Amino acid sequence: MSETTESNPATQARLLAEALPFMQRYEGKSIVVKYGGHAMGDADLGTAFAQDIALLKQSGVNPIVVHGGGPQIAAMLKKMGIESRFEGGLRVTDEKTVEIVEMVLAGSINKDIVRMINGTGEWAIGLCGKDGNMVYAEKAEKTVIDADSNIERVLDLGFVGEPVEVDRTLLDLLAKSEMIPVIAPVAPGRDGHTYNINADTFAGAIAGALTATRLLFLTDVPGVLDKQGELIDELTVAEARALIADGTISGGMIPKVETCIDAIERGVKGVVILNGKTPHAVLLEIFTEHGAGTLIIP
Ligand SMILES: Nc1ncnc2c1ncn2[C@@H]1O[C@H](COP(=O)(O)OP(=O)(O)O)[C@@H](O)[C@H]1O
Ligand SMILES: CC(=O)N[C@@H](CCC(=O)OP(=O)(O)O)C(=O)O
Repeated sequence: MSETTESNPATQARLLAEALPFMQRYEGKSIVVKYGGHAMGDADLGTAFAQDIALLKQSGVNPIVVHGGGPQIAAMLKKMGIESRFEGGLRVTDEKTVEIVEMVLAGSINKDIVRMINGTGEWAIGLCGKDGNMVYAEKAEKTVIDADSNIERVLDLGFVGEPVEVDRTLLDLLAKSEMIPVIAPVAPGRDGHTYNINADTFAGAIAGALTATRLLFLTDVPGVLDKQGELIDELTVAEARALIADGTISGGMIPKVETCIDAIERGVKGVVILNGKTPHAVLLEIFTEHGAGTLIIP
């Protein structure tokens, strides 16, 4: 918001009047916001994100933040001299790597987001899947088709997990309180190991367990783009599947859209992919008529 807007009571009143019906629509509803590592920009962008989450809470919405931190993990692994590689969009995670992943995700990034939200005057609490028995994971079982031989290959990704049990007890308690949960995508297995979970997958599992009204994915593109590079405002599950099949959706957007489809099939009312690099992207999406990214609906 510019200084002129902030200091102009008439503009403020108009903006509030426009936002009011949306505030009423989402009152008491859960909105899961996945804050990707690429969407975390400079301090101003972080402050704008924290203000948006705080405003959701103040409007009677139940916001739940699930964050990533892929680039930040990569930087720390590099500093420690640990090599890192991806297979099928997931970080191959050995014993040393999972230690760093937990330190970066559930440690520094998580607490930084908590600090930013607390800085608005609201109350945030930093968690991971381990807290309150929230999420249990199992070792991820992934296969890929080898492009040259066309033979299916099983990937051993080490301590990469899939969320298999989500217990909403703690989140239900927090929803009734002043606290905004900020969750890192790390979870224990029943086997006693700690697992690294892709943050999109983790957010989808949380949104599914809460049958959230909205699941927002903040990334570094405006949303799903068509073959001409134009933003697609709205997609049904069937249309999204067709775009994956014809190659319009590729790379990191494939697991993201697949998570969207999975979340919708588990009862999430609508999923939005939007650009987290736009200041106040969350408010623009939730509290304006046209939204800001691609809405995926059943
Ligand atoms: N049709 C598409 N529309 C938008 N982005 C796409 C599309 N196909 C592939 N992509 C790629 O997907 C990327 C987003 O996925 P990813 O990098 O995994 O996001 P994040 O790190 O935020 O989770 C975009 O930066 C873009 O390069
Ligand atoms: C298994 C796996 O790949 N885990 C991810 C977890 C973080 C993440 O997903 O962060 P972004 O949302 O910023 O990409 C990783 O290690 O990078």
